[in-house]
Amino acid sequence: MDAVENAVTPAAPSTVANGTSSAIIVEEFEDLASLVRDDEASVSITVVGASGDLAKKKIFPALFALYYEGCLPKHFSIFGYARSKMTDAELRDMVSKTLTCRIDKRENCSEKMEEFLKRCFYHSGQYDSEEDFKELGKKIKQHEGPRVSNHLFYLSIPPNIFLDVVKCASKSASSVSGWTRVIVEKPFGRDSESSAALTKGLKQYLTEDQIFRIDHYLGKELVENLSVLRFSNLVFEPLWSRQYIRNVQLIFSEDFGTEGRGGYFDSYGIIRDIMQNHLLQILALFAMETPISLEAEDIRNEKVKVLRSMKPLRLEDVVIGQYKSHTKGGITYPGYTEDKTVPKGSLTPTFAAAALFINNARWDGVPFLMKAGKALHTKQAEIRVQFRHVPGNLYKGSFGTDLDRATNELVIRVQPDEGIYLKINNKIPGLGMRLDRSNLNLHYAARYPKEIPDAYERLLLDAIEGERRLFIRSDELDAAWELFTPLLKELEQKRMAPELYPYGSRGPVGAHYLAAKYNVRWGDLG
Ligand SMILES: NC(=O)C1=CN([C@@H]2O[C@H](COP(=O)(O)OP(=O)(O)OC[C@H]3O[C@@H](n4cnc5c(N)ncnc54)[C@H](OP(=O)(O)O)[C@@H]3O)[C@@H](O)[C@H]2O)C=CC1
Ligand SMILES: O=C1O[C@H](COP(=O)(O)O)[C@@H](O)[C@H](O)[C@H]1O
Repeated sequence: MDAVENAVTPAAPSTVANGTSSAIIVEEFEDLASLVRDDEASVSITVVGASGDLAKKKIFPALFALYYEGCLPKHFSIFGYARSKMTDAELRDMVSKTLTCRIDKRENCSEKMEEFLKRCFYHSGQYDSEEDFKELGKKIKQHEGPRVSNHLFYLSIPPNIFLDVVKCASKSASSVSGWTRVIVEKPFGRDSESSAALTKGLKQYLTEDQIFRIDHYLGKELVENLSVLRFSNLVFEPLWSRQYIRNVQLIFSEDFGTEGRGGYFDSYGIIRDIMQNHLLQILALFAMETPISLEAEDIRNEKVKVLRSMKPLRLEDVVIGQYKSHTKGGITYPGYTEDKTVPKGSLTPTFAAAALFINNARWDGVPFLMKAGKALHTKQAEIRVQFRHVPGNLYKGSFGTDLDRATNELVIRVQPDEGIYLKINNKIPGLGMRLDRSNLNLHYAARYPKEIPDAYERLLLDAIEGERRLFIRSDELDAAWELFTPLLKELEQKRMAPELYPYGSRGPVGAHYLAAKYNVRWGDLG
């Protein structure tokens, strides 16, 4: 598909099959090759599903932020594509409502917004219509100019229509002079079989190198920082094992419900929506062996090894929940099944907690506790590392039997209010000898006043630049689904009823019993 690589090394002069003089062929190649040498290649970014939630909430704002920061190629154009009818002006108006400027804006932001919006266009079409995509391809071409043109398609649509779009886009709107790449959103199928079928289907039209499976948590600042924290600080790497760590907790919570996204969410549930991808990716990055280098394949090789050394989740190590209506402060919050986009009587879990184990020398026996939920008491994502007690602790008299008070805990707050803090014991200043708990604290907002880029900015830029480190490789995906598919099938076959929890609460009580089964107390409950 990448015509450019072929064009740059023109065939040796000879008479080609159709009798055309090879001199002409070489001349055409040289023209094209000269284009390649022009580092002003253009890129067109097509957001498929442009009328949807993710496009409005994340993708267009991230593209604007990249433009505002001067990170997009000089020659770029953005196209929205969906079934909804919209004019260019209506798309620009819709997008303008989602854009914000950096708090450290260096120049008049509204001018930059106007410039950006002028480069946004819309084409309405069906997702399975080659003709509609051909028309889109013509529109893209109108804005490319006489240069190498690269095409990026972002599939911001429900997974069940990925293949239709990839087939039509690759056949009717691919670049003929540059690369064509497709960003595919999680959850990449529903289980091992459908994920493998999806990858097989995509590869009818694309090579692996053209597929960018996005998990935007990999673009989060504190997730990217994980390997820096561990591998560039001597104080951490020696402790990163079962010898010193008694458990690791990966926690995701939101203080809102599905809010009209039931059409997607009810078919997937919280385990597919959050745990099998975001939290598992964090676990893999956290637990992996030291990669040979920071190159994409070396890192992804180590992540796959960790995933493959894990046992599939067992039903007895999982708790599921679903939020129910709750009235607080005179406000009644709806239950999950009261969302009009959710089928009545749905058993889809909006909460899950699970204990996972890594069968290797570094982590044997250490529980990795995950929990993820919607409509809880707070919105946060964090990693908690609870260390073992100090053997023969001279100060154990100061802590009593409270293991959590006697031990250190490293907390990586992915969001909100990014930060890293380490709970330590220290002497209270004064003439006595009294101990206290304090935090060694890296608070990003205090340390770095500059606004942190959104994960989607990082990932969109990497896809344009062809940097694959933060994208999911197909074997990683296969290993992730292998861990969760047996459990997901068992939950659905047995029609397991989720434990109901009040909207805005700390989730099902069952999650505490699961943690206690492994002598763990969730660190996020104060
Ligand atoms: N929203 C979020 O926060 C996140 C979403 N994702 C993923 O991103 C993708 C898009 O998510 P999101 O934007 O929330 O999805 P939406 O439900 O908003 O759908 C996006 C667009 O796709 C079209 N569409 C929706 N349902 C169907 C259908 N059944 N058949 C055909 N077209 C349909 C609609 O456009 P039209 O009718 O105009 O054609 C809609 O505007 C999904 O794969 C999701 O898993 C990933 C991370 C976060
Ligand atoms: O992938 C998803 O992520 C969002 C949460 O993303 P965040 O960056 O805001 O933490 C979640 O709301 C959504 O259900 C899920 O599909």
